[in-house]
Amino acid sequence: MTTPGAQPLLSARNIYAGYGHVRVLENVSVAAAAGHIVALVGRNGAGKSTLLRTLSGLNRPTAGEIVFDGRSIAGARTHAIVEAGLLHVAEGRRLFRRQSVADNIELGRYGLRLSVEQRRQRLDRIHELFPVLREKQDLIAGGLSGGQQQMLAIAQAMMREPKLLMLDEPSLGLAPVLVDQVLDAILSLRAQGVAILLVEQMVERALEIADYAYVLQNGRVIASGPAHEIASGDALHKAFMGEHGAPVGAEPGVRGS
Ligand SMILES: Nc1ncnc2c1ncn2[C@@H]1O[C@H](COP(=O)(O)OP(=O)(O)OP(=O)(O)O)[C@@H](O)[C@H]1O
Repeated sequence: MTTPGAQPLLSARNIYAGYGHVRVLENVSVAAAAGHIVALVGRNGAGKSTLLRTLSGLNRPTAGEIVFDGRSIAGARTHAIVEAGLLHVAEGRRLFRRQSVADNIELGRYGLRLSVEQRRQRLDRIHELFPVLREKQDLIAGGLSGGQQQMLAIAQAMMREPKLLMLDEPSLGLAPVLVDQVLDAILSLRAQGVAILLVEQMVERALEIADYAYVLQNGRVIASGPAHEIASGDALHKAFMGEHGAPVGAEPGVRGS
């Protein structure tokens, strides 16, 4: 399978995974290189979230190899994977809703020793990307809008300066203007050299900003390639067709607007 970049930061090969006796992923191979956005697209239930969960250690693969930054991480504990620099911002923005915005950001570095200077630099970078989080630092996280909560979830991950950030449906439930802001932030992270693995129901938007894409269907990768080629290829159409050949929705990517 073609992989983005000669020496990808992340390389997962021939992954099988599921829940109990239910197999979800079958022989899935994906890769992501530093400074690249890789989109995972496919219908609901195709296995995208399961793949992210498997890469971040929340699910154990039953077979396959995952190499991150030169180390095998298949079956490793989540905290070891986080420490290696692979961060997962799960769907649904798991924040400490009653804690302040500032505290939520601080909690992102839980267990990590940073000098005063390092901490300040990371906060500056976060606030540069999301100025609203500085303005609202004393408010409780639960009082933020959906888009601001998504920014806060990304900010939490940024406290650890991830090498690879996996984002599961960051646009879910956001108004279009906020989707733009979140996608812009993802582009800024890419510009800083972070690798991004992006699961996004707004497929067209995801493919616009992605460098490379994988199309999943029923737990398998049915196509992969440069995002602009995937955007205009047949596989995308096939992946979003219904059981009886009827398109699902008017077009891929209408959810979340
Ligand atoms: N905790 C679970 N236990 C059992 N089966 C699960 C569990 N989570 C997901 N599944 C099943 O695994 C399959 C893949 O789901 P997954 O959430 O990975 O797909 P997805 O492509 O991310 O879709 P969505 O956009 O709906 O989250 C589905 O058939 C789903 O029902």
